[in-house]
Amino acid sequence: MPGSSSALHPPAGPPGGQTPILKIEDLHLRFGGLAALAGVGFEVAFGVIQAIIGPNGAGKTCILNCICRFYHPQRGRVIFMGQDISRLPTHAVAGLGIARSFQNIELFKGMTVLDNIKLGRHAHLKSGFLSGGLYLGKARREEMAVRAEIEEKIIDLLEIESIRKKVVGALPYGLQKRVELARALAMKPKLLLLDEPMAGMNLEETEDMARFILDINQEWGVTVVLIEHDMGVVMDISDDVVVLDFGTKIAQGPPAAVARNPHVIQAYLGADDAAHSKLGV
Ligand SMILES: Nc1ncnc2c1ncn2[C@@H]1O[C@H](COP(=O)(O)OP(=O)(O)OP(=O)(O)O)[C@@H](O)[C@H]1O
Repeated sequence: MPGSSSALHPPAGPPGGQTPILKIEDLHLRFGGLAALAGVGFEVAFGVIQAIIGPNGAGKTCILNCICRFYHPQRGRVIFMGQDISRLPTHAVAGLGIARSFQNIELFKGMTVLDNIKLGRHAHLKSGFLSGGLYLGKARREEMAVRAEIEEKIIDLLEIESIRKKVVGALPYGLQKRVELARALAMKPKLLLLDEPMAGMNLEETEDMARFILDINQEWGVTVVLIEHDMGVVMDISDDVVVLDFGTKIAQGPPAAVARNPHVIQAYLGADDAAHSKLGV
């Protein structure tokens, strides 16, 4: 929906100048003797799909957890739209417009698709939970507007109209992942953090998910940070790739350049034929 001025469609560009939407500065995160992050730093430009790749245990999810403030790094900063968010509580980070999905689905399995999506939207309602729960005045109008927004935009975009009243736990895995994405979108994010959104999906589900991520990015102007092991997807849809290994950044650049980088081939997959074919080089 290019050109729409809906609140669901934040501007793709920065508020002024070339400030990146996200700056990760010198993050250090230790668990006992293990250095999960050992001085990671990179920038994410407004409006891009930024991939983060690397072998198992490289520190990818730890970075998302530091951004969302689930983890508290011993050193370093996270700057979002020019603001240092390194000391904010988790809910305040969400309120600024950072939403995420998880490696393992984190939905309310006994609730319907629509109710799960609405829970994401509550972070942005101006009226409190109590009045909202009683459906009074302004709260009710807001709730109705929210419903219309959700139904017309998110459900439509993610093609989940036919399952909106279904209980989430009864849905196939691929659809649950889609609902999780819908709930994250309901927060009206400026920045969407996706942790392996294609994990466990078949080819068709993977292609659908890739298309949805592209639509969210290109039509709605949402900047996306994507952790993904499926190299085909990473090469196809990302604008820029950060490569981690042992908690440090070993490369960053356009997908094709990163895929040819000998350090990446060596460190990420091992310098064998399988690595070359997996990276498409
Ligand atoms: N809460 C924790 N307590 C202890 N160690 C942790 C914790 N969270 C992460 N780690 C460790 O930090 C390292 C980096 O973990 P992380 O989950 O960021 O890796 P990853 O790159 O996302 O890996 P994968 O691709 O397997 O998901 C791993 O060795 C992991 O075991």
